[in-house]
Amino acid sequence: MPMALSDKSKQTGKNRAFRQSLGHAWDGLRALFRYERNFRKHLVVGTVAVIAGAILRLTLNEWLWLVLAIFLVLIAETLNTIVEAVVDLIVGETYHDLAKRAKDIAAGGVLMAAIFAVIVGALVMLPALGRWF
Ligand SMILES: Nc1ncnc2c1ncn2[C@@H]1O[C@H](COP(=O)(O)OP(=O)(O)OP(=O)(O)O)[C@@H](O)[C@H]1O
Repeated sequence: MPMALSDKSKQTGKNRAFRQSLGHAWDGLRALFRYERNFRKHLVVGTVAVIAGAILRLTLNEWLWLVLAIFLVLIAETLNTIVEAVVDLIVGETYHDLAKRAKDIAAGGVLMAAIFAVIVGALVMLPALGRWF
């Protein structure tokens, strides 16, 4: 799976400036958005939750839980993508039991974060809906 957005930079050494580090981090976010369908899906669900939260006028405490849940899922998906890329880099198309274990565990991490997000979503949105009606 291609991860680099362009070949304009073939840097392999350390970043010399904070601005340079930030640029590469931004490239990483763009790559996530461009190549990872699941990341885009989580982003859409997170955006819908934020819009619903604004409509339902969540309290500060409710916002904190909701934002934590959204970022946890996005970060878990990011780690899953890293594991997939590194495993593919090492084994390529070859089947390997350890490759399967690493990828399945990474996917399990995303599932745990998603379950947490569903629980938080229910605990936050249901009382907020109750206040709305
Ligand atoms: N090299 C490999 N050796 C053994 N099993 C593998 C290998 N590559 C992938 N698999 C198995 O296939 C599953 C899917 O692979 P992979 O994660 O690369 O696909 P994907 O469609 O990009 O997944 P996701 O939907 O999580 O982004 C893995 O969870 C793992 O069980």
